[in-house]
Amino acid sequence: MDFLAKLVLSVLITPLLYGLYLASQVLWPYVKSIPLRRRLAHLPGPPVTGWFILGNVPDLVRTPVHQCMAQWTERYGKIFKVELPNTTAVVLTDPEAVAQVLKVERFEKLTTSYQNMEKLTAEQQPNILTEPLSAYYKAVRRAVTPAFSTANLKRFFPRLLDITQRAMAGLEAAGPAAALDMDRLAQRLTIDVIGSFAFDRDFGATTDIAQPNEALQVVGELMTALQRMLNPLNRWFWWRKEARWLWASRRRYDALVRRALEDLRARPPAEHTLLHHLMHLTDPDTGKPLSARRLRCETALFWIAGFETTAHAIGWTLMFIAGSPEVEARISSELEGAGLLAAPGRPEPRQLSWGDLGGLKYLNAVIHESMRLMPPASGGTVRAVPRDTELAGYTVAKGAMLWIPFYAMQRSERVWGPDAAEFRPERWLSGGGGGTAGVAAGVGVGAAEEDDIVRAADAQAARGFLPFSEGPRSCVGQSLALLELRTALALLCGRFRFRLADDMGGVQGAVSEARQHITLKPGDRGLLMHAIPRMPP
Ligand code: HEM
Repeated sequence: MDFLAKLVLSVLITPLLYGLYLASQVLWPYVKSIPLRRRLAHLPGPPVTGWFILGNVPDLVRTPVHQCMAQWTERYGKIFKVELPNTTAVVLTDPEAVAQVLKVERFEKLTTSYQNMEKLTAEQQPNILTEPLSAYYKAVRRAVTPAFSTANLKRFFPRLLDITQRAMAGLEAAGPAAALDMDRLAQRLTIDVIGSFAFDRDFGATTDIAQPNEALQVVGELMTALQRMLNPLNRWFWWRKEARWLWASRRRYDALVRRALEDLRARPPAEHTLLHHLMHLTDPDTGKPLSARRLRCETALFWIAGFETTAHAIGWTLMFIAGSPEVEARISSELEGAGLLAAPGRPEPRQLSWGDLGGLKYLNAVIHESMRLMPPASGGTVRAVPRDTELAGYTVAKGAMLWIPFYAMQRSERVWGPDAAEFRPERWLSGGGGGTAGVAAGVGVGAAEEDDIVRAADAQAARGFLPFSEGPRSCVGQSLALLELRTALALLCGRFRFRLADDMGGVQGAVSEARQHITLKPGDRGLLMHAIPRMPP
């Protein structure tokens, strides 16, 4: 056969072989999962209405995933099954059974569910979020924990005040007439917080809030890429425009991380930074400091773990405050009582101090209630069932994928009572009704008094409130996140009144646009609000 004939043949055969490969990628996992599906057949769950191989995916595409899971939780109960192309997922929202899985029996994370995260952030390597409970994982977790200690956060607090005040100066300059996306402003804030907390560097995202910012742009695009990666077409057909964009954004993110690390090698970060702790970690697998590759993977992960999560938590909380004059009035009077409210004709309010944070009980209850209704990690966590296990009255077969969706659990009427969908911060305060008074003890604690936070988390977990998950794989950055939330909201609410832009359709409108895209984020236009200075210039 001459060269031309071979070329023509291979041009014809290659797509055919690739087509067969793709078919096997879909069919083989389905066939392999049939015995497990049979063992889970006794569980209730939504019927499969489309092609059998797609399972319930069409429902999850038609209705935003978080809403779909919440509706199914109400309809099918605290444990039910959802058919997926490669497996049957068992969805669990019963607080007691969830505690059994996460805290008592400590089921391992299902590592396959983090594959995309590893592909896009970690050069196919596991990192602190995706690694099973190995010696390496434990060493990383142990090494970074001191960075989130009370002592370290207290040291960081003045820097956090500076960053927040810089963002507020931008708000003031924009004026009350401008409808600004407050979620985007919060993203600028969290980029600069990570820059300072992790790298000891100023990324300048809050320097001028009207200007584009590279770190903000690149990290934001990476989050979008992670979401697009869920579409298998982008994984299989790499020549598609969207797939090419996805890999380009991954390259841009990689370059950003490399540059930040090179800079740190030239000018080592201060002792209190996250990167200092990572750079001084001995890798138990090699007995040497982390390799450049592992350092990149961990850095890349921390950057995205603390970015949108915290920003959306700030954004959603501001939305609830802006949408409710009563809530806003109670926060104002609490701040006024503490001497932290700006008002015309009065002297400048005093500077917020570390000690103030624990005393702002109502504001802290507002933050809790916002994170209950709009948890940034709405999709929750995914675990592998290691042996046949009794959960919420059903036997769940070994090998099943266990999905614990926080949004659905935290809105469940079964757990929270008939007013579950209402924004009611009082439920977190003693005497606030709703049977949550036991939780109140944990709400008003100091911003980052570690023991109190752990105690509070325990009490809340018993009620099915898990925005940071629980057990050994709970969020290592939660003390920093709570500190950011409390500081930002106390300062913002002390200086401004917030009003949702008219065309947002109120809180209902903004919430209905939310999408679970890795995190629970606002719709494309963000959270448009007017920030009205309390003290006119
Ligand atoms: C409001 C803000 C935040 C929320 C709601 C949140 C939520 C969570 C949740 C639910 C998990 C468990 C994920 C899973 O099981 O797969 C988690 C893990 C993690 N978070 Fe956060 N997080 C926030 C902020 C942060 C911050 C600020 C950082 C650090 C800068 C951070 C770093 C991490 C890391 C490293 C893990 C993995 C921990 C491990 O597996 O040992 N998070 N987070």
